[in-house]
Amino acid sequence: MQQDIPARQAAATTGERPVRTVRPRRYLMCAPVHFDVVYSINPWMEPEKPTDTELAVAQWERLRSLYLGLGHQVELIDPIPGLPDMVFAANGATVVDGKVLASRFRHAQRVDEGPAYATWFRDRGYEVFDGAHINEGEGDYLVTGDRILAGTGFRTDRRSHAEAERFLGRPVVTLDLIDPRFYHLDTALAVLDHEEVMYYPGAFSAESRRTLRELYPDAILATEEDAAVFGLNAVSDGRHVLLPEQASHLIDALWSRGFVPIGVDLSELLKSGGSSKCCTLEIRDRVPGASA
Ligand SMILES: CN(C)C(=N)NCCC[C@H](N)C(=O)O
Repeated sequence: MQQDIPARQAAATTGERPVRTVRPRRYLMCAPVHFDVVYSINPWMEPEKPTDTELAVAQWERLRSLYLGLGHQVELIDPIPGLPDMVFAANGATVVDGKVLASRFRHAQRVDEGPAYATWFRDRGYEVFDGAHINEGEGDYLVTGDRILAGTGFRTDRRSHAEAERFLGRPVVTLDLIDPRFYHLDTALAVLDHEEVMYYPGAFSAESRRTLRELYPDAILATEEDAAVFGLNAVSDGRHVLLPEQASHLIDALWSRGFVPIGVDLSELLKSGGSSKCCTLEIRDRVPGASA
């Protein structure tokens, strides 16, 4: 598969595919120096299986270097001992137009991460809102051009969706997740560009599948195999899409739409049920005089 990539890349630049442009991003990440799987709060986590923290750090460093190499900014939050899942920065908050919706975690093991991320933003002068209901940040809130797609069913409480809509000032579309393997929205759907997404239909209720078909009739549909290797836990900057290298069908589909997929290996973090997107919180600052 690796040898095919230059050929596909050449095809992508000469064919009828849309020209994709990068929008530089600012990300927040947390090094997995305390990473381990010592409890189980999703079907991927098996505490009896060994983990390799050094390898987790090396894989995470590679992801960070890729972002920097693509011209994005990466901020860091200090990892806290005793919070092994803190590497999954996407769960730490939701940031839209410089406003920060603080996360409130469902499981006791992760509860202290919410205030840690909120403090990082408060210390830097951001307006931070503590909602009354459970929400796991960008794990369940995915921001598109005009709206916010919001997952519920396993982690984020649907009552949080109304709070997010009020505080963040964008319409929120509720989507019901039904497969415990895809317990956060960002394991089942990825935003590729303003109004372009890819998703695995089997992760959603019939009604949510209808909603997605209406909103995104041209979406890339993932196979179960792609979803099962966390292919939808992807990060797009509008042109490059970072995703697990095993997601071969999605990689082909992305090339054919003019994107440049970049395969990453985060096998250690997958043992806790996370991949690229989980490690990456986008800081969407207010852009003066522009709609985001
Ligand atoms: C998509 N995102 C942000 C995630 N899926 N995050 C990974 C969380 C993993 C953690 N063990 C948990 O179960 O909460």
